[in-house]
Amino acid sequence: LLRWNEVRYRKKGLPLGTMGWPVFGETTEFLKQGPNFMKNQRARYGSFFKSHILGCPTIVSMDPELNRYILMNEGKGLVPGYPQSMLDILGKCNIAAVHGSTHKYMRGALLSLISPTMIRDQLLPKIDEFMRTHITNWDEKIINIQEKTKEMAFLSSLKQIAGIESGSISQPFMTEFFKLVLGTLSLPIDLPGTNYRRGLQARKNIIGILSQLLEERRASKETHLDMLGCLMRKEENRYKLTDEEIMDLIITIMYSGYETVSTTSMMAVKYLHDHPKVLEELRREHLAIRERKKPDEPINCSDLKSMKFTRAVIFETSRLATIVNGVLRKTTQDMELNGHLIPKGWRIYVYTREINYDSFLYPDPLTFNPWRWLDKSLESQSYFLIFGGGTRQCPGKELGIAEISTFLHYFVTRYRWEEVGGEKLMNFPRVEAPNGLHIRVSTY
Ligand code: HEM
Repeated sequence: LLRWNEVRYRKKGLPLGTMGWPVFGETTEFLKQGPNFMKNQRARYGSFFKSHILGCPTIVSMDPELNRYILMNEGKGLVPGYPQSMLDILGKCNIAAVHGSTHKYMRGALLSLISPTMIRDQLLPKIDEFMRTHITNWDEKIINIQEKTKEMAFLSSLKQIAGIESGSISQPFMTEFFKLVLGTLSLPIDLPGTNYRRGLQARKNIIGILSQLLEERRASKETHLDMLGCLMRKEENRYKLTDEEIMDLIITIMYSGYETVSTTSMMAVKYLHDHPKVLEELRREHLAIRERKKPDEPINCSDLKSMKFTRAVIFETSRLATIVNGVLRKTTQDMELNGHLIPKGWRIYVYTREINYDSFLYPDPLTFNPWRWLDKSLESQSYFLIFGGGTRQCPGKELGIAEISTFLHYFVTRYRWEEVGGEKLMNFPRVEAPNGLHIRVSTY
């Protein structure tokens, strides 16, 4: 019985590896040992091995060349393979659930909302206004920076999407959104009291809020300069999405930019605290921008462009903390990959974590050294997968960087801070501070 998984998934041509226990596979080892589990398996079986994790037979690929190949070849049957709970809760038109021409269309609609022109004319002014107010009155207080960056990521995107300021509907919306996020990361067991059930309910409530917003806007006939406004102006927008598609796209935008932006911001605060020389250099960059401006003048695109060191801090934070461990794909047909036969329906974990600590690409890889990114070629080298690659490369990269940079701008020019200390920080499977990350803030 204990060998059940080995027998069930035995097939000629599969890569080496172990399939673990019946039902659970190697999920416990994977979650408990984290990156070490992956490294041990790689030492035994090479950079392309089989396993059974999170309920699915899975191929783990840690080979940089192969990872690129997988990401570039969705058309050959290597489509996104995110868990069922995520697909159920994010909706059937969400970007990870659609392939081929539908994906192209939905992605096009999204790109039209976050193009460089949109960032310059509509989004950056909203982000700037939001950040200014979000981080006021923090001085002489102890704040939980994890909580604050989470609220920031959500509320800032809500403002860009629907012009909604903090207050009134944003609070209940945020509560529902946090339940939705938890649900997407749970086992799809639809029983009362489970995170999955709560997530599904949260989705229903969010769809309720969004439908009402659509209805109100149609009734009022007012023009709104925000993402929802663009999607609703069908005469001008070449992407004519149905209401269902609009709502799933909105949920996609909120969801994709939430944990990535909030965690990167939190970890940047942590690393800057631990590396005073880096903070000094970063502050210099931002104070120079402030000097060129009137006190209340917002950040514009040319300021953003001039934030070279800030960009480097953001990349170095994403690399060292490994905010994204990898991406998931699944096979839509039996296929040959790297000389092996992979059956239809298997999951492929494109595990990119280890490349972040490759001492050839990043000398002295465990050191927080943003200066390494000032050489632009590092950002464009082909194994740079912090924002994914191929047809699904992150469309929100520049928007995310704009949000984090604006946050850092106001944070380092207004405040100094020290950690309260002694708090646990987990780095796997997600980067998080289970009890929060508290800092004592004072005026700079
Ligand atoms: C520091 C911030 C961010 C990081 C590190 C990041 C990372 C990633 C990665 C690794 C992927 C690839 C997923 C895959 O291949 O399956 C991705 C895709 C995506 N990201 Fe981001 N992201 C960030 C910010 C954002 C923001 C702000 C948005 C908001 C618009 C966004 C929207 C998306 C979307 C919609 C996709 C799916 C694209 C597709 O399937 O075609 N991301 N992101």
